[in-house]
Amino acid sequence: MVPMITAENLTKRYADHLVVDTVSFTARPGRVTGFLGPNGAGKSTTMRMLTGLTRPTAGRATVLGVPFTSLANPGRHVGVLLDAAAQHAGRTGREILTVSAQLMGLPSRRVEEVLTLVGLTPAESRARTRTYSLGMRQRLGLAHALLGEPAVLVLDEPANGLDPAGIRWLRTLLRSFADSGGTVLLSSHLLREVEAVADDLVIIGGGRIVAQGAVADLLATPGTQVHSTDDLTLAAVLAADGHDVSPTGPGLATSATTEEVGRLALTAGVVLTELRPSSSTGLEQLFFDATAQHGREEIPA
Ligand SMILES: Nc1ncnc2c1ncn2[C@@H]1O[C@H](COP(=O)(O)OP(=O)(O)OP(=O)(O)O)[C@@H](O)[C@H]1O
Repeated sequence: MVPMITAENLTKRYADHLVVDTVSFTARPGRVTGFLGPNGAGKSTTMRMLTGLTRPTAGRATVLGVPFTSLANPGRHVGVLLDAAAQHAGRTGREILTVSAQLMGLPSRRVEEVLTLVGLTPAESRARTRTYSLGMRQRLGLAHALLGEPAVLVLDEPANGLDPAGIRWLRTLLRSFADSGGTVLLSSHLLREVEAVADDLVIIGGGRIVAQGAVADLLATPGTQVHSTDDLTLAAVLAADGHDVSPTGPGLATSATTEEVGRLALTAGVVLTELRPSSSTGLEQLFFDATAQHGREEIPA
């Protein structure tokens, strides 16, 4: 599949501070790509470079095959939410959307559609955005990103400030957007949310990519958890067949697959009482392992 977003050796330096360092990745249609990293890792700067707001010191970024700034009527192709607080405080939500709809050549009914989609009430849409809560600003920012019915969404911390119902709604929205062929690049600190919705991950620390790939591959832990009526014999036959084996309280953890364990147990005449693939590491553990060198010192309680 043709990648919809590409970063090729993207690099940004401010004075002597290398903020983004040769970052390369792709985000593909039909998939949600989670973009993770500790505070200050360079996520927002990367997203700003992808959307033409910050000029890279080196490297290249494309959206739909071209630099963002070369897109005619970009809002019809790419929905961007970078800073929900950066909305005109003196305008109402409806005014902001109406102006953008006119600039994009969209019918005014599209404003109503996105307001309904993001759950902003008619009264809220007629209030000036300076009176909005963070969650309402975020919903307006999402409405703005979705306005032009884009094929690509670039969203920096879109769940920030949303209430639990809003977070669940956003997850469903992003999933169905990707399932209908859209491309989503999503940064977030909510690891559970990312784990629930992302298909691919890009993790950065200190401006560099520290892990990337499909969530299923990154979180898969090969191996098997097994318990039998004779774990000593089973451990011996597993080890003799070249597999790693370690005791785990009751039972054994081994690098062998469930099928390999089953076959060896059968040959050895050992009765299995439990046999299952090892559980996944979980995104939180992967995140901390990948970014260990780049995290902040733990703050003493
Ligand atoms: N315009 C700028 N001038 C100088 N330094 C900058 C500028 N913009 C960002 N930085 C620095 O670049 C680094 C990365 O910032 P960035 O906002 O991209 O990180 P982030 O991963 O989005 O962080 P967070 O999770 O806190 O939002 C930070 O150290 C920040 O201070």
